[in-house]
Amino acid sequence: MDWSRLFTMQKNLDSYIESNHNLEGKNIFQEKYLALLVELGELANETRCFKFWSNKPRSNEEVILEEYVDGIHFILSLGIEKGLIFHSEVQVLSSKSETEQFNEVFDLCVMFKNQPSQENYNRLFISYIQLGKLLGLSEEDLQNAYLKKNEINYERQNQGY
Ligand SMILES: O=c1ccn([C@H]2C[C@H](O)[C@@H](COP(=O)(O)OP(=O)(O)OP(=O)(O)O)O2)c(=O)[nH]1
Repeated sequence: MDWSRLFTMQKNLDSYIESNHNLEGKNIFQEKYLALLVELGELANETRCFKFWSNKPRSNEEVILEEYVDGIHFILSLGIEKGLIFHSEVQVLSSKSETEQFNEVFDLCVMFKNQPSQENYNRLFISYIQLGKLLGLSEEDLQNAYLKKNEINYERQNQGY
């Protein structure tokens, strides 16, 4: 997986959004952090993995993938804010349940916010990829869905979203 290509695309998109909203030079780490937590919550909601009280089925894979790539955008963007990058590594499959994996990602978000080191960034990134795998998303799915949403994000900016 060529994450460096996605980092470059994210950097360009972030700059475009910032200039469109007159945010150049402003520190928007806190906003992006909260945005990531919200996206994670939205993703968890679509999987319904924690809804032990309900029998309603989860959303289809396309919806889950769309929510998942919004999270990828903000994880890339938070790394860029801190001058960090993630390089592909051999991934270990998680033995956790989906719910446990979501909770691990939330924990690692908090750790990264409080101590934005390269090590904590790698741990967050790997945990999020593991979550994707648990949800049945391949790295190819992720890359293609990212490219699609990246383009939509430009279109939305151009439409005064
Ligand atoms: O600096 C930024 C700000 C936003 N985004 C992207 C990430 C994500 O892909 C999208 C925001 O999520 P979404 O499309 O769900 O936006 P929303 O405003 O929450 O959507 P809705 O109006 O449907 O609730 O914008 C970035 O990449 N960089």
